[in-house]
Amino acid sequence: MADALKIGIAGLGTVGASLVRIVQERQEMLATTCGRAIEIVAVAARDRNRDRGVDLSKAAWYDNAVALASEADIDVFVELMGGAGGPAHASVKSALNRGIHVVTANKALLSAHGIELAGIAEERGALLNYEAAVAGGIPVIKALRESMTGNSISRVYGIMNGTCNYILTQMEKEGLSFEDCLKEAQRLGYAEADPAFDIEGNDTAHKLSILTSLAFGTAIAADDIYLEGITNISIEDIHAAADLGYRIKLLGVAQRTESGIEQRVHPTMVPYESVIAQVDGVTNAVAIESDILGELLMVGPGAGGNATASAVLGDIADIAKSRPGAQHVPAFGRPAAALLPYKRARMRSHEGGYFIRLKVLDRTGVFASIAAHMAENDISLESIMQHSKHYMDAAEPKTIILVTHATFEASVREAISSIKGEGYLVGEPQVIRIERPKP
Ligand SMILES: NC(=O)C1=CN([C@@H]2O[C@H](COP(=O)(O)OP(=O)(O)OC[C@H]3O[C@@H](n4cnc5c(N)ncnc54)[C@H](O)[C@@H]3O)[C@@H](O)[C@H]2O)C=CC1
Ligand SMILES: N[C@@H](CC=O)C(=O)O
Ligand code: NA
Repeated sequence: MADALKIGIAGLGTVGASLVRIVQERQEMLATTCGRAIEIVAVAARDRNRDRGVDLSKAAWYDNAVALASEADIDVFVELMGGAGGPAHASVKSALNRGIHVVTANKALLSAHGIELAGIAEERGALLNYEAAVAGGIPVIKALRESMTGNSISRVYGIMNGTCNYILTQMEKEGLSFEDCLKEAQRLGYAEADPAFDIEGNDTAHKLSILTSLAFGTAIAADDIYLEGITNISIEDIHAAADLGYRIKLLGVAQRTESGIEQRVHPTMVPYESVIAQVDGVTNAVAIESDILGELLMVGPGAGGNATASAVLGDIADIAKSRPGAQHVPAFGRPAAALLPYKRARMRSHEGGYFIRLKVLDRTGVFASIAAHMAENDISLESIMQHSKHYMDAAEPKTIILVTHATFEASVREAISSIKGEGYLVGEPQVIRIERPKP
């Protein structure tokens, strides 16, 4: 049997501790499948005395992750600390510069520095593997980077944040508050160290930027993503969506359009009968539409210690099985220098259906005025209805809900701006985009 693969792990939180436990519990199975043992020879974490329920007595302890990456006698550096810059960036860079393979679950890091790191990995003949960084345990990186080579991809989209999907599901099905659902997602180990990254949509944007690069062969363009999180979604929206035959999901969508590539992250209404609408809790789903394969839909655990560690372990096993000196798959599917410039399609030219909820003063002519502003902007309505608990009370604002046929984002913004100018609107309108999967 070949020499053991020596790994050093930086970060022993939810994912790191799960990984150590699994590697230790499955030593024999891993040695047989990989053809060599996998040994954890070094670890770096902040608190040496914390009980993580794993045996770390045989691993060298480093207080500094960068020191581990730059000095330890290891074959693979596993980065599980998190953060786009700081020690995560410095340690990964340092390991790659030494020609040491890297496995990371850190999408924030890759979204910010992925191309730079991929370039170093190529130069130094090292692998940069990151399956866990997008949609947790779902093998979407492998699918795009390897299995779908040769396909021309037109759209990739999905539910990529377990925390948000868990919150939206629990709010709808258990009637719990947003705050309580978020606390539970944190307790279960799904949320980021700063959960604002989850609920504001940044985490989905990080993941989407990686998928866009893999799908379209373009440089990562994380700053060009239209971004809306779920903090603005109320239980009233969830119920109104259900009444209309939709469910609300936080989707990341990247698609080729005539003017460029559209990247957007926002709460989205999806038809109740679609597969994606039925994806609940921490489960993620990623759909890839391409010319040769057609539509591929992958559904599975998107966050949590075990699901994530499973993907990290798969990446480590790939390295254990790789032949020394063999040509490696480039981190983003093609050499970093061959990635194309990203051409952004502007959000104003996005075309799709819209759900619009307006609170209005109960005045004569309001209904007609709203319909007129929609018509002026060439927006064709699928439905318009009034919702109110207070039909008999003229002093109470009324809720009007519109669902449009496919139209342009610019038209919707224009119509809403005109409606705002009429003086009968109460508060801000709620606008939720509708996504209809290919029939
Ligand atoms: N928890 C999940 O479900 C998933 C997490 N990820 C990613 O995996 C990575 C780790 O996530 P979790 O384990 O959930 O986070 P965590 O917060 O539970 O663990 C991170 C650990 O790294 C340690 N750490 C931070 N800075 C350090 C430093 N400079 N030196 C040594 N240790 C340091 C922290 O003390 C903490 O124990 C993150 O990049 C996260 O985005 C990816 C997919 C799913
Ligand atoms: N916080 C993330 C963890 C996995 O990437 C999520 O909730 O999906
Ligand atoms: Na994955």
